[in-house]
Amino acid sequence: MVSLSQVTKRFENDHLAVDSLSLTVKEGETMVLLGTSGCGKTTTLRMINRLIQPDAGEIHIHNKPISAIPPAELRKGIGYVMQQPGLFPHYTIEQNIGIVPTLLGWKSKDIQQRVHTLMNQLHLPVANYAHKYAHELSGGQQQRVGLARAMAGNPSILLMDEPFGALDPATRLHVRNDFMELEASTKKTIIMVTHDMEEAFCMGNRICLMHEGKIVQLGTPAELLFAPANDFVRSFFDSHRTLLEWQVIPLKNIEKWLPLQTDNEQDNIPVISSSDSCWKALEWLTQGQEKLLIKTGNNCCVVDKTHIIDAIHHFKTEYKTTHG
Ligand SMILES: Nc1ncnc2c1ncn2[C@@H]1O[C@H](COP(=O)(O)OP(=O)(O)OP(=O)(O)O)[C@@H](O)[C@H]1O
Repeated sequence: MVSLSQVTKRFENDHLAVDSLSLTVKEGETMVLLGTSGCGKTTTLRMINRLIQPDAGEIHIHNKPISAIPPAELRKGIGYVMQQPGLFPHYTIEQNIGIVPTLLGWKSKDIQQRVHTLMNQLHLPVANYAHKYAHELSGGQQQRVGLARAMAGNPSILLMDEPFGALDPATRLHVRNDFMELEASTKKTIIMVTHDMEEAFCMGNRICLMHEGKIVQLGTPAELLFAPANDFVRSFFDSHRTLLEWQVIPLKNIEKWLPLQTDNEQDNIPVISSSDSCWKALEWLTQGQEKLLIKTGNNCCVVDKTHIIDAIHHFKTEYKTTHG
């Protein structure tokens, strides 16, 4: 668990970068810091591993104040991933990934095993990459090494600052998906900064939307979209609203407004799971597929585009009534 209590940072130029910020990130949770440029996201992240010293307030990790932990000690237990992985050019890939376990004094056999496991999980085959150097790798491969390096010491906390921001869209999606698959089995506590709303909504259990050093709203993606705290929050997501709404709602949440039937045998209609998002269903239904079969326990429903869009409308109305 990471908690910030009234943390404030004012830089020498008297600029108030972070203004009395309080938040708690639960064990195993991914918290995304999102917001306007210069709102204090990176400063917040850097205060958590003592790269920047707050002027006021306190940060606790696992209920211990970080001011009581020497920075070098603290950082051994926190993985840090940046937009540019900053690999050591004269170290091989294997040595780069093994840096933290080495500092932690692991046995060389254990370091090698850990490094090789991570390389394979992040699709960097050991035989091809272990002895290469950073300049011999693509940007996406270097970022995979950066992710492996951050996870190598098995930290319970990961801080990620625009970790996929330097990659082209296709590579970004691949690296992100591979990271999410790997992370799902380890369930680390993650605090991540991103400018990408789709990424924030896809990865964040909760999102902390910031402006001018303060939290404007902290909540689940659905809360921010369907129960915005104010006009700032509402308009912040407007440019991507439809995409985000469709991604955030799983089909099972709109089931009660869909035409249910008990006959499960519907030939030639592709099946989609009720845990998939409305976005996934609508992607199919706007690309030539007329109908889809959604399996829901013992029942099923055959739906077209209009069914889904109408049901989303009902869901939003009900959400506003119950959470508004
Ligand atoms: N070392 C510094 N000295 C002076 N001002 C700083 C320093 N670092 C950051 N700032 C200022 O503090 C504010 C917050 O910076 P920060 O990098 O935390 O914002 P951010 O939300 O991460 O921004 P972006 O999304 O643009 O990366 C900005 O106005 C920035 O100019």
